[in-house]
Amino acid sequence: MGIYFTVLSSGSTGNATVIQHGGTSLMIDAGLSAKRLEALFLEREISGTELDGILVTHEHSDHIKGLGAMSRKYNLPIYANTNTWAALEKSVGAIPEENRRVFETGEKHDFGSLRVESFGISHDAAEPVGYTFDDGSEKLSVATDLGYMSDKVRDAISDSDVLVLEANHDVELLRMGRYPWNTKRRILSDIGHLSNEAAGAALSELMNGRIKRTYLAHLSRDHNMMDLAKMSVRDAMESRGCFYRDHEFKLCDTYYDRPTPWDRVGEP
Ligand SMILES: O=c1ccn([C@@H]2O[C@H](COP(=O)(O)O)[C@@H](O)[C@H]2O)c(=O)[nH]1
Repeated sequence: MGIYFTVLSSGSTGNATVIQHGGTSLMIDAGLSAKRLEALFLEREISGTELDGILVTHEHSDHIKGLGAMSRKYNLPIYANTNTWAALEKSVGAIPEENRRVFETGEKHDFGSLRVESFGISHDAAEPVGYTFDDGSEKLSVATDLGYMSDKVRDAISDSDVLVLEANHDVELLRMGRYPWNTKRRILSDIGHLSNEAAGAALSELMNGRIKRTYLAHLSRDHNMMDLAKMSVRDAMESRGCFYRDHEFKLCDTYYDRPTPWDRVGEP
């Protein structure tokens, strides 16, 4: 059957990813306007009517901007944990009871034969999570907006075939950049965003022969560039003794303004 996914948009201007498995179709986050999400759907031949629900990672606006509108328009259940629900309530508008799905972080949910699990991440939100998608032979993990790679996150995602992993910034570019010091301090903190270097360090510990591709996600437009991110991540891996050949492992692009091609998790 296979797990297929496309990262529709990634970055602080809006995040959304669609995952399909057999007859199941799920979106993680809806951080752009409904109009923009529908335009991105068109580019990947996705219909809002075929979605089974929206999984929320956390309540920041770049993850929930179009959440209420998409849920109402397509009658979609919203899945979020208790504290995230409480935190997003005011921003999301009226959602009927049957579309309010509350889970506890770490609970498993089966959508057909696709198992979805959430895991806690460290970010300055109410109860932020990442997600894993596993059908017993293929596994995809999505981990963005994390201040650091905790042991729990590492354990949750280490047996994945494909990762969508944050590589937000180059630390020096951020330090020298235009953001106010408080914002820089937040981004660099344990409840901020993962740097290129930190993503590479994490990958060097995660590499176990199974992970075939990692999509570098949530790149800062002010303090990063895809080529720089790829180079820094690879350097960070190699400086920790983690070398790979291009046919064994690939770093892949995500974009803030266009979707990634559909990818099958089980593809070599
Ligand atoms: O003026 C700003 C710009 C950004 N932020 C927040 O910082 C992080 C990183 O943003 P990037 O766009 O990836 O550089 C993100 O959480 C933004 O929301 C900010 O607070 N103020």
